[in-house]
Amino acid sequence: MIKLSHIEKTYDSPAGPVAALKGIDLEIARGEIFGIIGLSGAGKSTLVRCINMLERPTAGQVFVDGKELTAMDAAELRKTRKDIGMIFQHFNLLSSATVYENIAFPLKLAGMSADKIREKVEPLLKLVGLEAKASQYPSQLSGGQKQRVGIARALASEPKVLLCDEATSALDPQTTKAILELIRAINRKLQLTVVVITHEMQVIKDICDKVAVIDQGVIAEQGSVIDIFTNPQQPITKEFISVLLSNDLPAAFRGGRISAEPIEDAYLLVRLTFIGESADDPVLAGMIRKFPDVETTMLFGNLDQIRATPFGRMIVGLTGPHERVQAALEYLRTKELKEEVIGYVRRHDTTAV
Ligand SMILES: Nc1ncnc2c1ncn2[C@@H]1O[C@H](COP(=O)(O)OP(=O)(O)OP(=O)(O)O)[C@@H](O)[C@H]1O
Repeated sequence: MIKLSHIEKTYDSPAGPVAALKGIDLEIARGEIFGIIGLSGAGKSTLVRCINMLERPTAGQVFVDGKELTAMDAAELRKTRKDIGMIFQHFNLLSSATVYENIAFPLKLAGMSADKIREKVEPLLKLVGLEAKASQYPSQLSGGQKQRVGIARALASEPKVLLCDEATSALDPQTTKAILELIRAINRKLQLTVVVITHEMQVIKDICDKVAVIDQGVIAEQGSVIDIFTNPQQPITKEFISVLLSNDLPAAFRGGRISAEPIEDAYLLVRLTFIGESADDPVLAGMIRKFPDVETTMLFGNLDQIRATPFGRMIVGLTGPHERVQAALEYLRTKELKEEVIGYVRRHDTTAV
């Protein structure tokens, strides 16, 4: 549905040229919710604005629904932009217009009759749950309600693509969840392709099917959300994820020297990731039964879900005779899980002995 081919964008600034995008290639399938995550200044807003050509790329091609936007003149672009709705962090509503008038605005601009507008706006008010607020003004609404108006307005011209530029960044966590649920429901109901720009991994986890990590104007990594969460490759991706998954070691192990080589009285710390079916598999119980001479301590654990796929993260500490600990590790390696050896660490309270 969306294809970006070698997109570059360089801004001129008094201090010289700023290369915001340095060759972006992306493909987003119809009906997908695709997240683009990056730190401040990474190029997210520039990228999303290149998709609807609010910003013209310096080089490269943009295709939406098979049409090349980068080859269009202004009139063609205006027509094609109706296929691309957009919602913003600060909602961008008309403060002197009611909820109804805000949603009707793009239809009025397009010259639609009042009756036809009513036919379109009423179901949209219902879709976003604002039937009772139709005649209120934005200043009388909460942030979440304002964004609902933004969503309804974006949907008024029946777009095929919805671009969300930090659409929940100004909202509290509970309202964020409700808005993300609404976006996902609309995505399913209307088979809408959704692009979500965010700096929060939680947003990606909550609604996206796929994600691209953008760093200094290039795509550092991309893939399905479950793959990126359970098997991140790039340091920047690991950093985003570590904000969500408490990767920190328990206090008794934190700050201690981590050794790649076995050290006396140390625990071998292993991070385990269980994906899908294996999240329910009693692998650890099996290992404990098979290696009773290896002491197994669970140091951290959580069970989560991305879309329909359950996944669990765990840190275990293994201690005992070296060969037996290695054998237990080998046993884990034969199982359907991802294991990552952190290293040998002494508990703080045992170092003094
Ligand atoms: N109009 C402009 N003129 C000059 N430089 C710009 C312009 N817009 C953006 N930039 C620069 O381009 C780079 C990417 O900016 P962009 O706004 O796309 O990043 P972002 O990832 O959306 O950041 P944020 O999350 O802070 O909005 C930054 O270095 C920014 O300073």
